[in-house]
Amino acid sequence: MFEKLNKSYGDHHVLRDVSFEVGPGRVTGLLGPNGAGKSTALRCLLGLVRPDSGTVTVHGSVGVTMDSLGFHPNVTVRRQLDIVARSLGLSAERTDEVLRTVGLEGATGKRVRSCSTGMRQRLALATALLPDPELLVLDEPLNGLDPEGIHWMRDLVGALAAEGRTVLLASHMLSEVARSVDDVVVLRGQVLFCGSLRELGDGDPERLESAYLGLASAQRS
Ligand SMILES: Nc1ncnc2c1ncn2[C@@H]1O[C@H](COP(=O)(O)OP(=O)(O)OP(=O)(O)O)[C@@H](O)[C@H]1O
Repeated sequence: MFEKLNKSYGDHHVLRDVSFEVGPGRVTGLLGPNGAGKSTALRCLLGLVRPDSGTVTVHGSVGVTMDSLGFHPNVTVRRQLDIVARSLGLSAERTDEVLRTVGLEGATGKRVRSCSTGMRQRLALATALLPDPELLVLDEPLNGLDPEGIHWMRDLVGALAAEGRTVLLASHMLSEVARSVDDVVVLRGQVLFCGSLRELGDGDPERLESAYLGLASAQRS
């Protein structure tokens, strides 16, 4: 899917020959410290940034949650979704469906500005789910969620993958997403690891975080 992607901003080479593939029915974690190039890679995937070289191939429709794709603070949850649904040529019933999927059916009249972080994460996911996408791209989906919200998001992401969707989830914290992902891509400018979560840390769950941190910091020296 990502093939030999290169991207520089001035003389800062942000992505170097980045190649990896994400598969249907699986949750893949795109992991790396701040500034590793995760958002840049996702932006290339979404066509928001043009790579200097390399390609990203996507089969089917894409749903995305990203911080920068902000909501209008003064509209209600329902209206926000209706606006996006209409722009995609979807019916109001589809808005009802995604509201139920993310558990926001009781908050439809709430204005976005008064939504909690957790509600915003749910709203972002609902927006991403509107077109019933085959590929779901989630940028830091657990940010700001309380333990209950993290648990809920994990279950939902797993269920969406079990339906045969491809889920690509970017995070800088392996410990946060370790229980949500099947596969892991560790990025720090270049791909440092690509494989199943089980393979990271030689299959020892206790070693996951140290293996990840070791990879990420080794690149610095
Ligand atoms: N439009 C831009 N112009 C110049 N530099 C940029 C631009 N976008 C990103 N960068 C730089 O590219 C590098 C990678 O940024 P990117 O946002 O892709 O990292 P990230 O892994 O998503 O980090 P974070 O976890 O902090 O969001 C950073 O050094 C950033 O400052």
